[in-house]
Amino acid sequence: MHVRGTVAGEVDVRSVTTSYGESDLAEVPLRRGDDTPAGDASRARGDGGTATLADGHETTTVTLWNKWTESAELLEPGMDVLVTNAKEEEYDGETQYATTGDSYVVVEPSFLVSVTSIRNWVECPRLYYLNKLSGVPLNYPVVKGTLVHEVFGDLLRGRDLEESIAARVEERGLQLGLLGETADAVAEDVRENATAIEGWLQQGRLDESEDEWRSEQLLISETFGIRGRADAVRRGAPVELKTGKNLKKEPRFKDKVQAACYALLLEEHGGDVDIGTLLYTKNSVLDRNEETGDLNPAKEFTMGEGLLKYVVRLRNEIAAMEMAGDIPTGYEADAKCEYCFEQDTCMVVSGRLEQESKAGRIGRSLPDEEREYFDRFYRAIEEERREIHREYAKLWKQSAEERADDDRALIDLEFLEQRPLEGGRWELRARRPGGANSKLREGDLVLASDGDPVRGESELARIERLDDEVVITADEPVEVTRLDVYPSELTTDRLLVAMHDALLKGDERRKDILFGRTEPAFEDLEETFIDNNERQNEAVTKAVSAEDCALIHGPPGTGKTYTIARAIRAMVDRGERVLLSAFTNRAVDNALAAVLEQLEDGDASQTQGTGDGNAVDIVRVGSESGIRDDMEPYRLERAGDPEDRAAELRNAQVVAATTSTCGSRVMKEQEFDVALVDEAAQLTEPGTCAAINLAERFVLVGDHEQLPPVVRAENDLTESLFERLVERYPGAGVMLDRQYRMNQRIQVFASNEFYDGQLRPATPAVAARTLDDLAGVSRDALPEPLRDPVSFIDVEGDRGQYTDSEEAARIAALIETYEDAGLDRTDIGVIAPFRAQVSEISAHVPDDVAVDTVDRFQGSSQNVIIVSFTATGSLEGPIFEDYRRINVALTRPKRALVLVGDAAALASEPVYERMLEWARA
Ligand SMILES: Nc1ncnc2c1ncn2[C@@H]1O[C@H](COP(=O)(O)OP(=O)(O)OP(=O)(O)O)[C@@H](O)[C@H]1O
Repeated sequence: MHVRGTVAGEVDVRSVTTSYGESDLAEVPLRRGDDTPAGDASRARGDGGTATLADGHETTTVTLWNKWTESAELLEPGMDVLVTNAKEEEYDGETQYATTGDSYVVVEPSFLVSVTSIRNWVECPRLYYLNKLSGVPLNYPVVKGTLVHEVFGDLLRGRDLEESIAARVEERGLQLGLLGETADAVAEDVRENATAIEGWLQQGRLDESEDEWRSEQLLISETFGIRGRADAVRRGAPVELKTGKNLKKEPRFKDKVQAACYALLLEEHGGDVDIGTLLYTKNSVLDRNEETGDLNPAKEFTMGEGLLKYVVRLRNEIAAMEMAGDIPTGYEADAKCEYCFEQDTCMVVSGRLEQESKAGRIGRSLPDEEREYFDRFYRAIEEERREIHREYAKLWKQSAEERADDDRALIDLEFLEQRPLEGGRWELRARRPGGANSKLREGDLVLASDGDPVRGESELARIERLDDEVVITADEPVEVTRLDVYPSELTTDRLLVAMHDALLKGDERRKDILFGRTEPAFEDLEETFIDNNERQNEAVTKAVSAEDCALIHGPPGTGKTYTIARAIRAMVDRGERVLLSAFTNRAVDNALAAVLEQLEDGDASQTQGTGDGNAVDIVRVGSESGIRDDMEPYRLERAGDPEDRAAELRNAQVVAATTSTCGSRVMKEQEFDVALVDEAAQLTEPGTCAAINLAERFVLVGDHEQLPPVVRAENDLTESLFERLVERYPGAGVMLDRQYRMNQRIQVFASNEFYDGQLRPATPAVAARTLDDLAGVSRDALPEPLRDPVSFIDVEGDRGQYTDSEEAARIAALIETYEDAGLDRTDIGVIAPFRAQVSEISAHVPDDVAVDTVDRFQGSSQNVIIVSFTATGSLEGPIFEDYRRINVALTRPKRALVLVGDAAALASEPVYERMLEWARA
């Protein structure tokens, strides 16, 4: 049976004499939990016939024998632990448990450790840590390694070798160009390595097992808390590819460890793995006359139980260290620092951060406040990572229906067909049952499965089309009936690297600004950029003349995008190289569109995506699916001739990319005079750093009275750098105060509540906007209360917690009323606080009415906005969680705002009471 629970006290480790001789044991007091993973129950029954852990939360003792005492020593009260195949024992009338010869002990099983982490850790725990901090740089060996792996996958899928090499090298044109490599030389290099792969595949064919392998597979283990992607699986056993050489008979130890991780993952998928294979591709390049040793590239080894258990203990060390928030010192391993390539980096990091390190320290340490900041944000980012791991755990903790209700999965798809694509990939199609909502979007990476993403057939796939039919592409075919959100750690990984770069590689002056030690400086500049709006003009002047940074605070509709575009035009005119960034692709494209418009109006007269001449070269860096169609001509193509691709990026005077892309290997190589970041109030500090690290000066544009950064954990990441700097350096900031969106009556409440009454309509025409301005619409045709730009409709409601069918029905009727008065349905937007209510309303109204949560409406506007408060009876807890969300909801409309809710409930909280007064005035 499996025993799982939380360590409830001190762990006692000691030696005892048994009939087998001297043995070590550890007694772990455990408060048993009842969250046994669904899959465990059946396996546990198979082992012992007893049901697991359904019996409450009593404390018991679990005895861990022999080598497992090493893991026991890592345990601290409060940590979770899982013991598989434990035996039950009666002791002093109490039921206790102990490990058996078949047991594994897993520390914090819900912390998912990647196979790469375990491999790095076995080399040196410090190496694991340094890799997290600095990421993988753009260098030739890494890119070549990736290419060889890609070609390997292609060969397994039956693609022709030369065709694969040519296609894969072409795809990486940009990276290779930035590294100064030529396509021919790289192709030759890859070809040499691929010979080993071909030879190995031939062997497979000789013993007629060609059908029994598959290419790269994403594997997740809920029992062992490990995840990773095996390069290949042959006859159920893992095959790992290494681009180095190995002249010994046996695979390298760290490579065996990696293969053993995949063996554990495959066993959880029902396999029984007894061998592992390592392919050292460089062996086949070597000349037999010059090298001595075993030149055979393929090395097999027997997968002993001892190794598998050792691997789990290594994994436990990582999980325990991360849980305790410790930093490895290097003393945990026996690696020799003298032989380590990373010794210098290791010493510098230890020196700067005053960390204990086996390699020693060099250099001066960072000031206390910077180290304190580093520690604080390191912890915050790691907390965020744990939240992502919790998302993974939901793959098995929640049922398919629960995940669908949570919008995290599309289930019950009807599989239609699978079609092989050129290059060996597959296109899979399935029919989607009507009306199902989810967070999934075209272009997203998803887990596509036959219904069980963890234990069934599942593949990492990309959504190509998502309407009545779902079309996805994947490396291997799967009879897809379910798609799950894939919880990626990429963004979190990049936050850590961005923070590391800002603090350890950052310029001193920049750090003085970030740490509040120096007032930002400005050049003297007398020039009018915008003549009809004083504050916008001041904002552009600040942005252009800033020597360090400028901060533009733009309430709703005040022309932030217009101001950014004007500032970029001025910078381009001065010959500067500009980075334009924002958190979302949508915001980047919006701003870029405005920049293009400005450049066309201005002296620069012409813009273009590629080429030369006097025109301003502009590139948009991002994936095809992320970028708006009309920005496609500016998208930087990654594939192609290396030199051309690299030149296109290097020559671009304006480069636009999301902050996440700014943390990519390609973008990290770029340098700019100035970085402009839009929607900066929605970015975490390290997220902002990813963009501003690349430039000498920066301009942040945003509104901290609207939505805060999107993070899962509640910690230092929830405040944006924008907000912190606006408060620290009021002199570097400008608040835009004229709005171009709302009728005057609509704007009053938000202005008073959130902007000290400073927001004003930019022109009399804006102030006087009403529905009468729209063709074919007459307010006279509306019932009296709706003629006013702001109205309130009192609905007592059905007292549901997250949904209200009465409000939904009333909203459906309202939409009909507006239609009767001549309004188009697409001019109406409906905002609700909870996704459940969004679904409820969607079920009541026609499909072409936009219904969504506030988060999805930020940044957009609509002629009519209807807000469903979904609050009835007593108001328990804030409806929109945060007043900033109310601000966003109430400032979306241009001409009419209708609030729907229970007046009695709303009046019980002061802010909503004031809102009612205004709406009913
Ligand atoms: N100085 C100006 N003169 C004339 N029109 C302007 C000026 N500034 C902004 N506008 C117009 O006002 C509208 C809103 O501007 P913009 O889209 O830049 O606002 P925003 O602040 O980015 O909006 P949001 O709050 O939604 O992000 C646009 O149609 C823009 O052309």
